[in-house]
Amino acid sequence: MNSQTQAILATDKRIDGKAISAQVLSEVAEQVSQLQAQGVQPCLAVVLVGKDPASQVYVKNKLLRAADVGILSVEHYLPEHTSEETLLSLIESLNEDAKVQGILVQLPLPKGIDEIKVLEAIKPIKDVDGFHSSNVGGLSQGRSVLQPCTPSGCMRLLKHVCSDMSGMHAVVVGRSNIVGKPMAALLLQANCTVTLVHSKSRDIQSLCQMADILVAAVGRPEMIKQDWVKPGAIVIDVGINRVEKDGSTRLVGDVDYADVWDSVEAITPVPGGVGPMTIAMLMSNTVEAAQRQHALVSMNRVDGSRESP
Ligand SMILES: Nc1nc(=O)c2c([nH]1)NC[C@@H]1CN(c3ccc(C(=O)N[C@@H](CCC(=O)O)C(=O)O)cc3)C=[N+]21
Repeated sequence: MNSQTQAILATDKRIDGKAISAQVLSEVAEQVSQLQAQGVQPCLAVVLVGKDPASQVYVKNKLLRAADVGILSVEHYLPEHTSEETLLSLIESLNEDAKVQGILVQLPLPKGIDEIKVLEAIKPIKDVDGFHSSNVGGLSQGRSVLQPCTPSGCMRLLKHVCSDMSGMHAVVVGRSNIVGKPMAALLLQANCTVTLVHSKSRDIQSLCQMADILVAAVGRPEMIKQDWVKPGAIVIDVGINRVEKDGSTRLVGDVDYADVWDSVEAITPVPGGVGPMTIAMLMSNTVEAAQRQHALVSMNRVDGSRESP
């Protein structure tokens, strides 16, 4: 941990996702320069189907961050009524394109397109979202694979306030494939005792009260209040909820930030917590994908030269 990080921690129990993501992005920029020096230009393909306004904002932010760190991006905007077949053939061509090392299909996809089928079509080594079953399986086995961006961003934030999570009780609220389940897998890998809480769980409040580390990823505005949180807990708020208040829209998490503030040891704000980390980890995954593909190509070259006369 460097002195800048320690300064962030010393001054505040607010875990500053913006500052920590900036640190990740500067590491990524360094790795990009190293790849460029080896003749590799990392490139991320972003596919957006339809005109969902929130998705458009997210995609724009991803492209901006990519440019910041020297990652090239190619955008593919497809109309709302694109057929599954058209989308699959675009993915096929991106799979075959050696200049593209990362493929991201923005979710959710319009109705009528089979999300799983689309995600499974992406080559696992280019799957910078970590959603392909081969990467999901690898994660649960503890193999070194591309990991989903939001959970790996949360782990990075946790490591800033807690270098050793071993034996801690982590409670994850929400069991989605993109956050809750992979988050539980990563916490387990970090030797936490993990409880995965969901809509059918009984007495969610008491389960939350047991948490040394509480991760909220349910999408219910300010659901978690002070009397849900054990004093001294570390709270990671993955929720991003737009709520109307006094005629304007505000962004709030799944945790009532002001209410729990006095009890917690550390907490991520919304905005400025997990959100910026998700994008930073996407850039980190793109570089990792590029490094892996470069290593594979170099290995094949070595093999090839052995076979040539
Ligand atoms: N294939 C795929 N991969 C994704 O990673 C993916 C996706 N689809 N679909 C949508 C969700 C959502 N997501 C966010 C990324 C950054 C912020 C972010 O930077 N949030 C800012 C606030 C931005 C705002 O004002 O809305 C913050 O929390 O500070 C939020 C949400 C990635 N997603």
